[in-house]
Amino acid sequence: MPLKRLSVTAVRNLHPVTLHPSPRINIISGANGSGKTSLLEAIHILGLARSFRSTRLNPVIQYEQQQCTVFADLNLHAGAQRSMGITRGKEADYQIRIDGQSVRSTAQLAETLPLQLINPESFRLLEGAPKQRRQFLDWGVFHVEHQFLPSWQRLQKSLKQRNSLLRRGRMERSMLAPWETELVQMGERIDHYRRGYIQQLKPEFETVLGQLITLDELSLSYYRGWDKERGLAEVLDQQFERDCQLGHTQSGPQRADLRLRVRGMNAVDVLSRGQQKLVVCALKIAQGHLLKASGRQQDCVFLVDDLPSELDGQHREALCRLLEGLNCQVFISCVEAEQLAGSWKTETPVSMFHVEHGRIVQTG
Ligand SMILES: Nc1ncnc2c1ncn2[C@@H]1O[C@H](COP(=O)(O)OP(=O)(O)OP(=O)(O)O)[C@@H](O)[C@H]1O
Repeated sequence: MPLKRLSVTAVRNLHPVTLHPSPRINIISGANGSGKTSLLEAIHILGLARSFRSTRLNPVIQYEQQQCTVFADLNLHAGAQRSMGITRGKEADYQIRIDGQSVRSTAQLAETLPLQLINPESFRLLEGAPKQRRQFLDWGVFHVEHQFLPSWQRLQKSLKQRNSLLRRGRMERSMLAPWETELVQMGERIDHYRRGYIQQLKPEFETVLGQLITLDELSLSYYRGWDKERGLAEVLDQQFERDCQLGHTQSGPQRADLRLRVRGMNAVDVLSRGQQKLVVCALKIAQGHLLKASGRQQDCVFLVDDLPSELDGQHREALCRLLEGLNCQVFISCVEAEQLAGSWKTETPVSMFHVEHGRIVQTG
């Protein structure tokens, strides 16, 4: 679902701008510190109400300004259109509008504009904590399975209640029962959704990765967060005493993970940084393909910050071919436009933008 028109006001150093991006490939070039990443950040804020650079949004709001705004018109499949916008103030206040209506939930932004970010920090997907890989996995499940979000919210609530009772110390086991029933029901359901998604993701990932790099020994597997031989109710029962001592629930879908291994070893301990980057790109591109195949009205928009870094010419070309093959809208930043200019088929619509001291100009 491409952005047809994008307006950005008071985001970092960017001058107020309205762009008409290509529905396919958009190259954003400019010197260091010119504002390329800020443009990608603005799109990220539109889709998720948060930045990918800082946990707080205040640093994103332009100095001397009280709020920033990002607004876009979107083209859906079959000629339908949508509009969405977010204004975020310094007091952490925000207003979100979708199709002219005020909206309270940021999940609706995410649903309207599915985004995939590939940037130098994406490495953390392999080397970071399981939470990041769970978020990656749940991004996919959220976008293809409508019931995922309410189930996940119910799971979080029951988990929070169980943990807070566990922290209280001595109690009747029966006090936990209602929350455990809910936790087990939602936990098994979420595991079911995640497993179904992984079954689709695995072959897609292998196909995409094969087009980027040969890593025969790489395997992707899913750990659901508790023993695969036993039901969650049984595991909670058996771990009750220990959970009481720790004051939290040790096992469950909140412990799920994706495991990437090479010859049985952690991929992050074996692969080079460039190889890790390609693996992460393959995972994200595979998710883009699955979203497309799911028949949802929205396709994914890809934000690729600093694509050329750490990739040699051959792998850069291969990655560009895959991004092009997605048939999605892609925004790619790079210092020199020439680094990516020749990477596209002549029939692919490519728009070039150049950023200089926060001013964005379309150059082709
Ligand atoms: N709140 C703010 N208000 C105004 N300017 C800001 C604000 N926050 C950061 N800046 C400036 O905005 C610019 C943001 O640059 P950005 O990170 O988008 O650059 P870039 O083109 O991606 O650079 P690089 O190639 O080095 O990654 C920097 O010059 C930074 O100093």
